Amino acid sequence: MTAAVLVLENGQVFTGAAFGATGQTLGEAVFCTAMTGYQETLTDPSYHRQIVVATAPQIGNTGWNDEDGESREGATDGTSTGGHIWVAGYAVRNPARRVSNWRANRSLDDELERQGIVGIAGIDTRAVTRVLRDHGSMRAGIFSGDALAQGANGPDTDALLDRVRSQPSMAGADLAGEVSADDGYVVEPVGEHRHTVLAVDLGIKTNTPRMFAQRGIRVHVVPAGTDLAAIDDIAPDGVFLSNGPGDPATADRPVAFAQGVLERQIPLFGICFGNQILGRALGLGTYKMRFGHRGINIPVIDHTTGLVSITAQNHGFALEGEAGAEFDTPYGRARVSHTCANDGTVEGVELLDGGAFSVQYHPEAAAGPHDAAYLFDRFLAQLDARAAQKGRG
Ligand SMILES: NC(=O)CC[C@H](N)C(=O)O
Repeated sequence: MTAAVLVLENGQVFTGAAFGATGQTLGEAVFCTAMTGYQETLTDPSYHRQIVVATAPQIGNTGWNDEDGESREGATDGTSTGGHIWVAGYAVRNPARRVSNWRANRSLDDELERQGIVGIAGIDTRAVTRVLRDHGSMRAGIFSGDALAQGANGPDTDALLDRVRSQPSMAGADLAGEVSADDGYVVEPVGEHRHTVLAVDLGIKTNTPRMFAQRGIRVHVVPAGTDLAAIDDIAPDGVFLSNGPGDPATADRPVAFAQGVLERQIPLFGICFGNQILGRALGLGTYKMRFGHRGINIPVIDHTTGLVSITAQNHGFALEGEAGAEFDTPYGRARVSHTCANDGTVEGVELLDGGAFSVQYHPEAAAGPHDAAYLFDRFLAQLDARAAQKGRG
């Protein structure tokens, strides 16, 4: 067993065993309460630069398969499928000793190692979570092997703490460009082609274009820095703003893009980072949450219907606003359409005329509950309505 430590910015140190690759990794420590779906979590580009701490005590039971990755690239050696792992590090309590799933073709430990992802096992992740819950998500590092500098009396934690504190904070981090595809690509519709959507890849998850494609939508995925000229080139029927890592306060360029889309009255839909961008485009501010929402059973109230959906979430920032609050924007009247039933956080915004809407959670549900899948149908209905208005469809 190779020793490993998780060092938190506040000086707390948790000692366990190396898991996955050995070495050093730095990132923001965040906790995730999902009990399943670790492959989707680890490959979600929104987790870029974050060390994920799993509250579920046993992780790895279903191994690693070729299908469930949420990012397009494989491992850097080009041989892997199942998605590029974006998390900076992974902290678990009790890794499954044996993989048990018919789709698995390797273990989680092996895949972490193959992709060079430094992890730690054998620590009390619920104790870590209580620290993060009380003091907020914070900068952290995992160190093992040569990176675990040995002083006279064991690891030199002061030196490790210096490294942890030398990294930039997640507040103010502009990361979408680091995870976005370099070149655009097209995902073809399943069955008859009904509409074309331009999707801005700020860290898009694989399942999202798939959900559009299943509804007869051709998706032109374009890189994060794309400007409005793409609208003239592709002439999409609708625009989608994806999820993505980093601080939405830095996303001035996507916000200006969204405002251009709103001016052109093209139907607009956004998820997570995309919700923060639409909210900013409509004039709302954003803030960093204490510890965020990461899990797959977070209740959200829809203020149009009063219905509650159980949702998958992964965000550390949020829009400012109150449940149901209406406000004027240059694009028409808007409102806070959804809030979190646990703590009142804004979970969705919309233009009252239905032309643009977005949610902070993940209707693509990978992994997670399917309660919110109807939002893709709502966007499709918006595209149908706009096509009918234009005299076709
Ligand atoms: N999943 C996401 O799109 C996350 C959005 C943003 N980076 C946040 O942490 O709030």
